Amino acid sequence: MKPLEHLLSPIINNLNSISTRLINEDDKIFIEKIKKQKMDLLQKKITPSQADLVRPEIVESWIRSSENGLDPLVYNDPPLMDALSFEKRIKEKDFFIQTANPYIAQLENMLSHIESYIFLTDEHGLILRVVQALGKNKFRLTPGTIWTEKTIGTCAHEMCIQLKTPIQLCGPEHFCRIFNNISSSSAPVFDSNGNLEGTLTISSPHFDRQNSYSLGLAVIMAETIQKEFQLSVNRELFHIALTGTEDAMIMINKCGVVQKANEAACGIFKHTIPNLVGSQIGDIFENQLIENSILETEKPNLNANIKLKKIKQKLFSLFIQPIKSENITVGYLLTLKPINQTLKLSQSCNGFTSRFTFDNIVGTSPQSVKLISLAKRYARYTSNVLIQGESGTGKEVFAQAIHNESRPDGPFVAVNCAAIPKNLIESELFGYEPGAFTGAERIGKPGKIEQACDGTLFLDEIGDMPVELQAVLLRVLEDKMIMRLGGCHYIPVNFRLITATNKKLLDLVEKDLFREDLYYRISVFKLNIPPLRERGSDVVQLIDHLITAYANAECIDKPTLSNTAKYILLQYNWPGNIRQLKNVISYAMCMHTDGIIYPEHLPDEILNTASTPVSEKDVVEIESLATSDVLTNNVSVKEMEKEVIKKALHSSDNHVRDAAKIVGLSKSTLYRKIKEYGLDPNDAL
Ligand SMILES: Nc1ncnc2c1ncn2[C@@H]1O[C@H](COP(=O)(O)OP(=O)(O)OP(=O)(O)O)[C@@H](O)[C@H]1O
Repeated sequence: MKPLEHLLSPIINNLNSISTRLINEDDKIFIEKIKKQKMDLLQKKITPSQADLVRPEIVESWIRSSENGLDPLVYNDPPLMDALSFEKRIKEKDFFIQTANPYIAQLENMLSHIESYIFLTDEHGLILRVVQALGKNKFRLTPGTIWTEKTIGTCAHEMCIQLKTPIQLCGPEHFCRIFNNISSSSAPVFDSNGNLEGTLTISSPHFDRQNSYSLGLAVIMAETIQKEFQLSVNRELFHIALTGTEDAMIMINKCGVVQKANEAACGIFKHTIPNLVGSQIGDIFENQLIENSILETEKPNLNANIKLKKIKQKLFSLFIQPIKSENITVGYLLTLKPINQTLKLSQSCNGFTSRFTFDNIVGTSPQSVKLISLAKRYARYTSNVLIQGESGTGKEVFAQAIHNESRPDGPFVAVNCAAIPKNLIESELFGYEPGAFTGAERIGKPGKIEQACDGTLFLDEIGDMPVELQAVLLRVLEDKMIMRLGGCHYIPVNFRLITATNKKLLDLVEKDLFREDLYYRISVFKLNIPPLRERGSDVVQLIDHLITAYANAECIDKPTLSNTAKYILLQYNWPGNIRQLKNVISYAMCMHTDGIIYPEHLPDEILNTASTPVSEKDVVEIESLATSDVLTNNVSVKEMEKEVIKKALHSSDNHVRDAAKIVGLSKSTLYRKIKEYGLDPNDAL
């Protein structure tokens, strides 16, 4: 806030007769000087710097008021907002008005012996509420009036809005001559984010009736309204937050005594701590460390998984938010969420959501249809599923689809056994108690198995699980209990296990690298995902799906895939399966320029192995042969190749050399393929 000297009107500062409240001759001369400066400035265009008796911001406001077409000698009532808009505005400002009302009433009482107005405006200068302590309202100072620099010229609350600071204006400092005797003191009211909510003004029709105390009074009252307003908003928000959530929320003071608790919190403790409010934090948590860390540190968001006293077997996540008043911590808000709820939240934040369902698995080849139907059947049961298949074939996609079909409300916790260093797998899976090993977090950590509670634990690359750990996993599957590292009690767990591998697990069993008993435990249901090259028309569908998805994600037009490029993609044998296809399409989407993907837009690894056509003429031939008809029908790559060769033979009158050129194969390869596809060799010779 600016120094008082700057906020107070110089007229008040100069008032010689303040004690008698009467203006003497010297004062009048001073006031006349200000009037003259204003008129000189506005009429004779004397530079503002010469108007040195008045604060520069006010001089600037005079100039703007004049530029707005206002005449200081002419008073027109400021306009009224139309009734409908005003009603809407009053509703929006209801909270502010209601908060200010009792303080305005207090002011009215205090000033009852002095002729004065007390009014409240919004942050744009709209009059919201007016109270007149004594006398007659000579101007249109009524609720709904738009009283701004544009409509009435320089005035105290408008300066207060612009400068965002309290201010006092006296007599001729106002723009309009009609206010030459008036004095006003305005103070701003801000919300808790520092945004201006409105202003409070005390105005008097005689400026000798105001003095520095008027500004002080306006400031104190506005600040009191502001504090109350911010508190009320926070109380309201807090009330909404407390009642409108399923999370248990508990407010404690600095000494750890519960001050407030919402219904969800009372519900959790209703049998164990019936009078939650007033109880000590130590009555709530099992872990002394939690209690200490809440009271010792002032850090927000300690995210710990904790057990509550006397609440059997249920784990909760605890979030702590310090409640501060003027930067001093006065208490804490504790939010408790059941552990699986937190997991879902953290998984969605981390992007680990299980987004695949059976509906968005692409592929209608007979192989895929059979696979999906089998997986759907497995989803109805709870037995463990082992998914086998080459890398990138979609094992995790199927695991997610099974999870979403069978346990959609539970978490899907994926662990890649090959990606975690061997010495960390155990703590990752089983969690640990505080201080279990060097580097362990102070409050311990639940493992992935615990986190998969009521959901699915997906152990990818299970073939890479260290043999010692396999024994522990087997015991967990049998007992459905785990013990954290460094812990001494068992925690019951309930999850469905889906495992995946691209290794032949039985081979590992034979080599003693995988426990036979575990193999039979995890493979009650088996799903073998064939490689992409054996999935016929899936390739065509996946290409189209991936191009569309990429175009949508990048907000670009979907390009066409030239038939030659399509032919090359269909011929390829995809050792990296769908993951590789996805990368190839991403590359092509980036390389193409004019809305068509040609072979040159495919990566070298694909082009080097493809039998690309030799000349431009041949490209045209292939383009016409490999018609989209053939490509979009549900045929496998081999069937399509057979079709293309047949057509090439036909169009070259069964000349193998010409047909080989058309399809871009060597003569000997074409002979071999003619044989392989059972085409009549005589036709070819
Ligand atoms: N049927 C499908 N429809 C759409 N996208 C798929 C399909 N199958 C796999 N994908 C995509 O292919 C990629 C590889 O799939 P996923 O990770 O499930 O394979 P994986 O067999 O588990 O691989 P890895 O053995 O390397 O873990 C993913 O980006 C996935 O989205």
